[in-house]
Amino acid sequence: MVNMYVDGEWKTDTYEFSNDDGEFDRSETTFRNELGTEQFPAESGRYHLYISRACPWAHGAAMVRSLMGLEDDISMDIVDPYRDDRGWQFTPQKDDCTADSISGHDYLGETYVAADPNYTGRVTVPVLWDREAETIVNNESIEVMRQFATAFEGNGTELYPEHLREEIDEVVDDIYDPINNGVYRAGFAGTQEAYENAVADLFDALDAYDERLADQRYLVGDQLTLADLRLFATLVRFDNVYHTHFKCNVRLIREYDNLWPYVRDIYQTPGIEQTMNMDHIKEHYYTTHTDINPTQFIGVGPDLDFHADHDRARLQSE
Ligand SMILES: N[C@@H](CCC(=O)N[C@@H](CS)C(=O)NCC(=O)O)C(=O)O
Repeated sequence: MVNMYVDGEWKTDTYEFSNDDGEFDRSETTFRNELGTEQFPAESGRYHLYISRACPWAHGAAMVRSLMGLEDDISMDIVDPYRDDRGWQFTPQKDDCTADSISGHDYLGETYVAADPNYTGRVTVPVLWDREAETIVNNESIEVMRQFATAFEGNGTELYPEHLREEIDEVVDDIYDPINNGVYRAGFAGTQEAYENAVADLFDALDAYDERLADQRYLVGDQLTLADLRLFATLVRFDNVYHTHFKCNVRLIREYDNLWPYVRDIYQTPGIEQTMNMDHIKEHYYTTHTDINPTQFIGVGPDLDFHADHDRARLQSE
């Protein structure tokens, strides 16, 4: 069962995660407006981002905000990593969690029905809120990432440069199904076959990307881009969570010759580490998905050294 709104009413008994073939189905997000338009001009101080530090999709938006130095332009709140059957919640008493500084809500769901009283859909992060229009601009992570990267100038960091856009989009698309969503397809599969198919796709793609990163520092061009942030968000959670909790256990990322130094390289990029909270990541997955981890015990290991030397600058020509 999943929890979601139907016509503005919160339901806790809606439908299963998987379709008739036992495959995990991720529903489409519904708020798909664009920043930098007449309706939603890119004004400093106008927009607000809601994230969970646990969520890889929201992490992408938080990383773009941080790398571009947009903290003063776009404010941000952080939900409790544990999601109960009322959905994402604000618990400012908990470490690295905040209150809802916009509306003082207890649950993020209230923000969705404030934007649309008849809202039907899940309450997901990230959410980009417009203070002026009092509505949700967008809740689809890749769009929020692209819009931050293009609508705001920030400190000048270019994460989605025009000449690389096509290739970045291709890689983002290519990694979505087998890797970013692939770990969820494995973890929430409803049949053994669907699980095994997801794991096969996942490790085929990881092997291919490990090879691609053998002689280039980043995925596209010679610079860090949105494509790297998408891949990183999944890889950095992998050994601590997906390997065990989602049974993606053919290999660990730290066993890959190139993916593991690549993760450390991005982790050590100025602006990234402050977006990380491994305690939130572990607490969220192991305690929230009680259908796949009924004891809610949080896996202890492994203790990864994200600060170890990565020796990847040699792969960059600039
Ligand atoms: N397609 C969305 C997916 C976001 C998403 O599913 N976020 C998860 C957390 S990792 C969530 O909020 N799930 C709550 C739910 O589905 O009830 C995006 O990329 O922004």
